[in-house]
Amino acid sequence: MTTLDIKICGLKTDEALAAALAGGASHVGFIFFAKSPRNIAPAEAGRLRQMARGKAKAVAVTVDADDATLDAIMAAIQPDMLQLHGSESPERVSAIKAHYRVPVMKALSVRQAADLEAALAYRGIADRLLFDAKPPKGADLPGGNGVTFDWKLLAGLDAKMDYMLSGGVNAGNVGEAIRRAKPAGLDISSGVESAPGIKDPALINAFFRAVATARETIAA
Ligand SMILES: O=C(O)c1ccccc1N[C@@H]1O[C@H](COP(=O)(O)O)[C@@H](O)[C@H]1O
Repeated sequence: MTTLDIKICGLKTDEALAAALAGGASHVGFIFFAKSPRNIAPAEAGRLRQMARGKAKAVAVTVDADDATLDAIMAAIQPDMLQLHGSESPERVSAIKAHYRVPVMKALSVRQAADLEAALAYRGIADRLLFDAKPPKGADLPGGNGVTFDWKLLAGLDAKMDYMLSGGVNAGNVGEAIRRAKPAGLDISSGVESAPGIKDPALINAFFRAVATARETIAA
């Protein structure tokens, strides 16, 4: 069986982080975006990050952050990866990577096949892509909206880069997500919450059980 990375994103509490680590998360994500119900102060993320050290990669999620913001985040949590979830250009991604010397995952939002063309511009620049659903009209957040896109769009993709899938993935649809999108990893936030920004350890546990079942079924 090939490996499948699982990132549980938008963590804010010890209990949720402990559930993500117990389930076997490969990545844990911290959101630095003021409008998000998952926003976390850099110092608090730094404390949680220490709990995860050696167990899962810590990912700092930013949205069109300026240099001063990135400096503060990098100093506080020393993430293993930066997730750029705004409209960062290939040049900006390249400059951030060169300056901070940390792997970068570039998020791209998808509604239709043409949206995937943007991926080509990041080849050889971003370390990984993250395909997320386009936010619904009027949404305040560029991600974390709990909405899916048509995963069949990814079936024929030859991005020549590995990618994670996010957007509305949960215990009920994770099998279909793996089968259709064939991602190197899954990135989940809303699907393991009882309310926006409130992670539920029981839903996190259920999600990992659903992933295991789906993978066994697919491998059989
Ligand atoms: O979750 C947020 O609040 C958020 C804010 C700003 C940028 C990205 C954000 N989340 C990312 O969205 C997906 C999770 O989506 P879903 O909730 O599972 O539908 C994941 O990549 C998060 O990093």
